[in-house]
Amino acid sequence: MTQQLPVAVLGANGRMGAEAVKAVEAAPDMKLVAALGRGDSLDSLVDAGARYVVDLTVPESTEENVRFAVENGMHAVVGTTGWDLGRLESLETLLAGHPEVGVLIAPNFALGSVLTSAFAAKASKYFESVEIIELHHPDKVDAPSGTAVRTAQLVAAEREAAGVGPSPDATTTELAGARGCEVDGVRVHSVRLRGLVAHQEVLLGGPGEQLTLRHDSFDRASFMPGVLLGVRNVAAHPGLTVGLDGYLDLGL
Ligand SMILES: NC(=O)C1=CN([C@@H]2O[C@H](COP(=O)(O)OP(=O)(O)OC[C@H]3O[C@@H](n4cnc5c(N)ncnc54)[C@H](OP(=O)(O)O)[C@@H]3O)[C@@H](O)[C@H]2O)C=CC1
Ligand SMILES: O=C(O)C1=N[C@H](C(=O)O)C[C@H](O)C1
Repeated sequence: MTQQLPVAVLGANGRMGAEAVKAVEAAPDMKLVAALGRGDSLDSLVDAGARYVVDLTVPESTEENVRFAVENGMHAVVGTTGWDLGRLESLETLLAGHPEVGVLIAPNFALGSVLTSAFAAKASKYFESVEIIELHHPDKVDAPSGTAVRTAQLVAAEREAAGVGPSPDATTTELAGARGCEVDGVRVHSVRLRGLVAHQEVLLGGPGEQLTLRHDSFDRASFMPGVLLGVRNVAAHPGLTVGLDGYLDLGL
């Protein structure tokens, strides 16, 4: 048997981290060498011989964790939200000095969600209007979701390339927040509801018709094949990759 990949999970006591610990332990080609929670020293990653770091922490912690991994030659697979343009640019600068290291920032590890975002982007240039609704469990600390931000960015880029203008909207008066927030000109609405896990709808409207693309993660198990796929592929993709679609052949 080929050597097992030595993997560390950060945020191991969290909802996603606990699931990732189980997934890595169950993967025959991986060995869980560290499982860190808040307050644990990152130096223990070096002592444990980690070569792959899975970060599922919180937006305040993730940048420091990933910088530590890169500076120590470890590949990083990151599901944590909060990677805005400034953080991504600074990570790319760091990676330029560590050309052998790969980092995957994956706003969503669920294949169906990745496909939803890709399909929505492709479809969006054919419709006058597009808005996004993301729906999550009420323990989520960030809004809008990283997935919705990514979807909006992909939609906006596709529409701009096709010369499609903004979605029409005659609103002149509103209560604050009634029209959601705007990401690259695309409206995003956030719902927080007990019982939900992670869900997204992209609404595309044209004269007399609507196309709705919806994805539901009913269980965090939905994210684990993507986490493992990320670990297995990150070393072969040095530098920064944003989105699991960077490792897939979607052919879109
Ligand atoms: N890409 C994807 O597919 C998915 C991404 N996510 C994202 O992943 C992140 C985690 O989500 P979730 O598991 O629900 O959140 P949780 O709050 O359940 O878990 C986060 C965990 O990270 C811990 N933590 C905080 N800082 C550190 C640190 N420096 N080192 C180690 N552990 C730390 C927290 O500890 P404490 O409790 O003490 O603060 C907590 O246990 C979020 O940003 C979420 O949006 C979630 C689902 C899917
Ligand atoms: O916090 C969550 O739960 C999730 N976070 C990610 C996001 O913000 O998009 C991924 C998924 O939606 C679940």
